[in-house]
Amino acid sequence: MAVNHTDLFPPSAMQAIDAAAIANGLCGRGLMERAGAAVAAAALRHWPEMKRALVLCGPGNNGGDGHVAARHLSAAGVKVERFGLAAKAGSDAAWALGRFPGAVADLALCRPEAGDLVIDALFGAGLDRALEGDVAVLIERVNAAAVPVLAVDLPSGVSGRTGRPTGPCFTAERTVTFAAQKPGHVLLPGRALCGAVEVADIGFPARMLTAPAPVSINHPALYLPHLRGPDAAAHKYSRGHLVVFSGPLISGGAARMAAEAGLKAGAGLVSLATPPAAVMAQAAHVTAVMQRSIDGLETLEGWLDDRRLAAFILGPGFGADATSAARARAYAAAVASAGRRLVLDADGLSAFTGHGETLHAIGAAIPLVLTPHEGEFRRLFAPLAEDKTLSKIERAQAAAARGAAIVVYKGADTVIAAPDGRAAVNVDAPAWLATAGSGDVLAGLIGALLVQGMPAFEAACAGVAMHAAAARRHGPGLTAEDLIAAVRPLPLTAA
Ligand SMILES: NC(=O)C1=CN([C@@H]2O[C@H](COP(=O)(O)OP(=O)(O)OC[C@H]3O[C@@H](n4cnc5c(N)ncnc54)[C@H](O)[C@@H]3O)[C@@H](O)[C@H]2O)[C@H](O)CC1
Ligand SMILES: [K+]
Repeated sequence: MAVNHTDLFPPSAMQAIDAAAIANGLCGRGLMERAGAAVAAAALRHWPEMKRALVLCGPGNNGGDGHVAARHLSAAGVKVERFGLAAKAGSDAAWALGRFPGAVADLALCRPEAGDLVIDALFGAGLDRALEGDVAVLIERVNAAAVPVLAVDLPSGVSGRTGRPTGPCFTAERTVTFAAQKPGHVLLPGRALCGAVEVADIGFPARMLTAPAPVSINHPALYLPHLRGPDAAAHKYSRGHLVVFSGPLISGGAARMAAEAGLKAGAGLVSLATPPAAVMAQAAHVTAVMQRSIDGLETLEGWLDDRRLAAFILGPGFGADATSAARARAYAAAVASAGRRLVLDADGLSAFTGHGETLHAIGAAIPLVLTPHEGEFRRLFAPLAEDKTLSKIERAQAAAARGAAIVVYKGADTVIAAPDGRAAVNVDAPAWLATAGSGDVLAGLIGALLVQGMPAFEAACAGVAMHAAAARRHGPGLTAEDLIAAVRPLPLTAA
């Protein structure tokens, strides 16, 4: 018996596991029995004072879980009323109803009142279109009544694959799902619509709970095995030299924040590569961060002969005008020709709008990390961003393949994806991390991990985790400067 705490299973994969388990002799009704019992236990644990449980049961197995939960709650002395849609004759749901015969009223008759708990067992993994008619009306009524909703598997109306509502949907206070989380539990807005998610063990053996694709929550086992901490004989060069390209006089702060974050995250040395006109301004600010005046491509190429320069960050405050964009592309190409690692962020990403092939060529040549937020992703990967059928994970995976790069698709549900299909969703970033300069800090953290020799996907996952941990450690009211001060090197201690 097991729960998979880290991998994400799309509903289709979960249904396949369900079918395989039954084909291997596991009893489908036993799975349903344990699922329903887990729902009832959660209801009793979290709403011990409920006056009534209104259990809404759909026509499929999600509804079957609801009938089992209703039976257990009734046996525990809770006043239970069921509303729903008829289960197909001979189905497991019909069997579950048969074990607890009694009235199942029409959905249109359901009138939630204060003190009620609504258990939403209408649709789960089988949801395949927008909810309408009586169900849609009831959802409106329940949401307006502001009574708590406990969702079975997923709030009805939310896609388990994308986390997006297909139409009207419940907003749950809690969700009990089974065996493992689905992408819809962690991608927004699904994560918010699910409320607190509990994963119940319903009896699958661990060997059956292997994910069909390497898609998971962003968790330390993804990147800690790739961490090479400084050994006793370490010196600053062996810990890696990170370079951050500075923008012009007016916007040098962004690069500085990336540089300072890089130093804090364990890069041995960090240098700003600064245009001559901005050198004095930067010099007035930086102390441990070093500087190199770079007046153009030729100077950069000369400096690249220094093999100790391990990774570069290009984009924070770099400049978005056509001249700066052309310079960004030329500098990125030079870094790629020299075989170094590169993080493209902000203006460094926008510079490649309409230059997808060049970007792909750079990604094919070197370890490349792209860190777009929603707007930058739209500009860089226009047709993908518009494809409403894809989940954020699928969009990030497709973008990674197109750019031959690691894509960090930022947001409150940041997705990190690799061209080979690996993907991780970060689930623990606090809302106050959304502050000016936060992205510059993230680029610095990833750059620092790249210079320390971590492979690009793992460096991106670890950087995103360090970023969120620093924000949690500081708490609300965070500025980007505070965020840098709160960064701790890996392995992360409790935030
Ligand atoms: N392995 C597990 O995790 C287990 C999960 N269980 C529960 O089973 C459901 C999935 O059951 P399934 O029968 O496949 O799907 P649903 O109950 O969600 O619904 C299927 C049913 O609904 C119709 N339908 C779909 N969308 C709509 C719509 N918008 N409007 C109207 N009707 C719709 C569809 O055609 C089908 O007829 C999973 O979520 C768990 O709760 C097991 O109990 C234990 C093992
Ligand atoms: K549901």
